[in-house]
Amino acid sequence: MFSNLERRFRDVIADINETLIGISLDPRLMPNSAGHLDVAQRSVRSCASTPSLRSRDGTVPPHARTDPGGNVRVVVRVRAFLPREIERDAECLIHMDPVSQQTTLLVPTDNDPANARARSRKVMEEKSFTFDNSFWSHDTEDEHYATQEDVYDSLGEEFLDHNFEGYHTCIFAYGQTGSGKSYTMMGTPDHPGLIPRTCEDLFERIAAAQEETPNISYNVRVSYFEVYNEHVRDLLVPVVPHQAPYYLKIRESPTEGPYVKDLTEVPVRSLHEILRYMRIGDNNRTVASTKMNDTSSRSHAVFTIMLKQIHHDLETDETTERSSRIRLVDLAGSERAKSTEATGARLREGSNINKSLTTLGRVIAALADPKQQRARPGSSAARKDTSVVPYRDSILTWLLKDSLGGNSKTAMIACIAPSDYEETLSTLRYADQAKRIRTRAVVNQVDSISTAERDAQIAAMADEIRQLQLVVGDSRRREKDAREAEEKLEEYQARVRGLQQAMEERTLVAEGKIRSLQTENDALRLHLKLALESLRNPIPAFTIREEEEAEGADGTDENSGDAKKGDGNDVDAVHNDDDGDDDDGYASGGTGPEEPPEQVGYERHADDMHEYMSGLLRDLGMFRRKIGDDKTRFVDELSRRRPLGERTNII
Ligand SMILES: Nc1ncnc2c1ncn2[C@@H]1O[C@H](COP(=O)(O)OP(=O)(O)OP(=O)(O)O)[C@@H](O)[C@H]1O
Repeated sequence: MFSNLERRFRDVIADINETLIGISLDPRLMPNSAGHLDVAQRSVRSCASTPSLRSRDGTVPPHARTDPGGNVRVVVRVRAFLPREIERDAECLIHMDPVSQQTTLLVPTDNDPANARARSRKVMEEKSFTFDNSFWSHDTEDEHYATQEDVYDSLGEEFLDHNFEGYHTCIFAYGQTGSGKSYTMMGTPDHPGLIPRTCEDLFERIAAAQEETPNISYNVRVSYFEVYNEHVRDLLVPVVPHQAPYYLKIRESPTEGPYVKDLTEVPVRSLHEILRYMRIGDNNRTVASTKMNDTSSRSHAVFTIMLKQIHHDLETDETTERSSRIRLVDLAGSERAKSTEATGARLREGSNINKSLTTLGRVIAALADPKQQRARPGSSAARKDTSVVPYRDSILTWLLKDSLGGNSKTAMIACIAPSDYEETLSTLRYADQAKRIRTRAVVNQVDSISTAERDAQIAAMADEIRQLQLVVGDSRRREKDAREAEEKLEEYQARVRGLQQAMEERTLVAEGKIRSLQTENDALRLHLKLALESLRNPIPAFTIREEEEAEGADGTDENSGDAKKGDGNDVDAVHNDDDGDDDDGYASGGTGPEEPPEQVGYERHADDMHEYMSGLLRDLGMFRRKIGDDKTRFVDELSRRRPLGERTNII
């Protein structure tokens, strides 16, 4: 939620920026720049549809054609022989008529190995196709030779006119590998192609328009991406060596159609800047050497220029915004694995390239279908028919959906090699089918607004900014509070864990103590039991006397009877001892001559036992108290550690 707010916040700021640019161009609001405009200047209306400079000069080149309505414009260009073709003495199979713009594919007459496959498979025949333009770039010596400039003048310039009118445009180069697509689109430093020429013309027109009137401002942004192995890669993001490339996702907007999410769009203010970004992208593009082309493009590259024109009309106090998109696509070339002798990564690239080009072919075929043409946008027929156009079957066609069958003026440059019958025929058939596609380009213009409305918009936006700032501030505060509370909670939890651990340790110690006291108690009980046993059944103490008795003395039964009697009262005797009465003579320990020696021995023994037992009882009492105390303390402690509701009053 927080990031959404920030994004909205940034969008509003961007909107305000643009509005402020508009204000700065408003001569009434910026008197320094416009305060001294004369009436003639003030009456100049929008030059957003400024036609190309060349057209105004009246120097329209012979290749230029009138706008063929809503159809995709299709041109063909044949390149010169390459050194390897000259080496094998290849034959040129292309003939172009500069008047009718017809291209004819001738049947090969020689034994050129490049056409061996075609010869073995089918009957070859001459084929002719008519296109909007047929560019003869095979022989520089020929008077009809089409230079890079000629191609731009007859196609690029007109498409740039459409952009200034507010239409989206798309020009894509199609053809087999090594047929001249990159040369036509990008060119070389000495022979710049369609893309650098479009950029140059764009900034020339902007400069001319701004000289003409200060009421108009331009905003130009560019993006450059490639579709490689069915992945989209941003070419304006530097490639990090030894790191997996970062691929972008495709999303679809209800108004703009499919687009690349998070694609870098850089604002550019001059030709120098735009060419710098173009070079950065070119250097990042995936290119490899194959048998058919030393610098073969292994990806489809899409260079996009976004042009926004903001014009303020002094007479009507209205502001007009026109946005257009110029899409320039250099497709990877179709290739036969056998011809390129590709293996490994190159082979995989080749099969992906062929897959997307096959899908492009199916899309073109579906769009060229007359049923498709009859379906009007929004009608049930349209809904039914558009569902069969397989745009989504490849990333390339998905991204070009709008350019191929939507809101765009589109041109296809079919590039052909001069000596490859089969591949050239396939390209020419593609191109022929593409001619039948109709697009529905519309001017992308935002409704005019007056200064008062714009002021109201600014006030509303400022208000929204204030509210968003409050919300953002509030969210930040709440986030901080939540973080602090979380930290406190963690601290408490750590403390509780410590206390629990200490309690467990103490419990263990207390349990050990109880166990040892119980053992001691048991031992004492046993001791006491034994002592009592020995009192009840005393072991005869004097063996000599017994021997004497055995020799004949009588009355021993009496003594032993006394002893037995005493035995029955031993506990009482012990208790009587406790009262400290010494009169019974036992405690005195006296050894008067009147007492018989066995009596004296017995009394002494009883005294010792009495004393011993007293000691035991004292110890026992003391241990009992101690156990009682420990138990009370332990129970109290346990009770204290429990929550109040759970405490018990066990004593
Ligand atoms: N009209 C032309 N005039 C002179 N040379 C050309 C022309 N067209 C192409 N070439 C040369 O042909 C070779 C192959 O051209 P390019 O790289 O443009 O082919 P491609 O169709 O883009 O190939 P791939 O699909 O493999 O990328 C290059 O050396 C290029 O300079």
